[in-house]
Amino acid sequence: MKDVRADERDTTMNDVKIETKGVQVYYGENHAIKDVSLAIKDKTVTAFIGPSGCGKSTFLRCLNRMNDTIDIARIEGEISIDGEDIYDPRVDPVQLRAKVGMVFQKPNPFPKSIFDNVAYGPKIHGLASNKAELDEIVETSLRRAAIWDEVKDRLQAPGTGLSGGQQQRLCIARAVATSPEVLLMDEPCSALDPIATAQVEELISELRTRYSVVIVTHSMQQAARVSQKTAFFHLGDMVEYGETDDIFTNPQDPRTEKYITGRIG
Ligand SMILES: Nc1ncnc2c1ncn2[C@@H]1O[C@H](COP(=O)(O)OP(=O)(O)OP(=O)(O)O)[C@@H](O)[C@H]1O
Repeated sequence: MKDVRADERDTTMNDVKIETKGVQVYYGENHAIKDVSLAIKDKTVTAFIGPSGCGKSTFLRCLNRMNDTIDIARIEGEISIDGEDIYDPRVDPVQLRAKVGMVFQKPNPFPKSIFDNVAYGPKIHGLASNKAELDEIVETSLRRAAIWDEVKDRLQAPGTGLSGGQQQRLCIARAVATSPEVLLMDEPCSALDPIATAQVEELISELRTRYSVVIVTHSMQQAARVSQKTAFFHLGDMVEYGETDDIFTNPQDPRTEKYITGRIG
């Protein structure tokens, strides 16, 4: 019998979406990311794992220039999406962040209605020319984030009134609403209970059919469940990158092995 899970994990034919070459990040004197070159595939979930402080979030934030907002952060090297340099001075970071959406550790809906949380991005980016189009984008985004059925009868209620898991799915709907191509998720389940975590994990697997998804996680079980590719970081180095199954069953570097067997972390 065919191993369906292995089939699902096969990303060999997927295109490269994001390519990084020799990326270095410094916070003042602190060299937080050291010479990281990585090819992240389209329609694939890529997990970043590693001990606390190893640079996972820093590297993730380079992929949509969120580190631009940190005064002492300095970035060297190249990062391209679909072959285009995202650090080119002609690139507008606001437009870039619509294309490369982000979901954070703690759900952070705006203090607005459920509808307006999702409609905000399409409005500022001029993605809808009338109310019917906007309604359509909001509904599609909420459906893609697997929360439509729970909120369709209360779209004018405040987003902050939802449960934690619903809020996180609302934030995913908000990210999806600007038609991104990449979704970055920084420990998206760390504030959620096990049931909400399972729902978001299931959603991540669905999102993969449309987007390149990059997720930072502290949970190796989560990385094993949701991702096809895994990159292991340690003290600012990207030590190992490969198929998730290989990283967890046959790591090549002793540091990876120590981490996944619980001897460092
Ligand atoms: N805004 C910042 N200003 C200064 N230094 C920072 C900043 N953010 C991160 N750092 C430093 O960069 C290094 C990497 O941190 P980062 O948060 O990227 O690691 P991480 O692997 O995501 O950690 P964790 O798993 O604990 O979230 C650490 O030494 C950290 O102290």
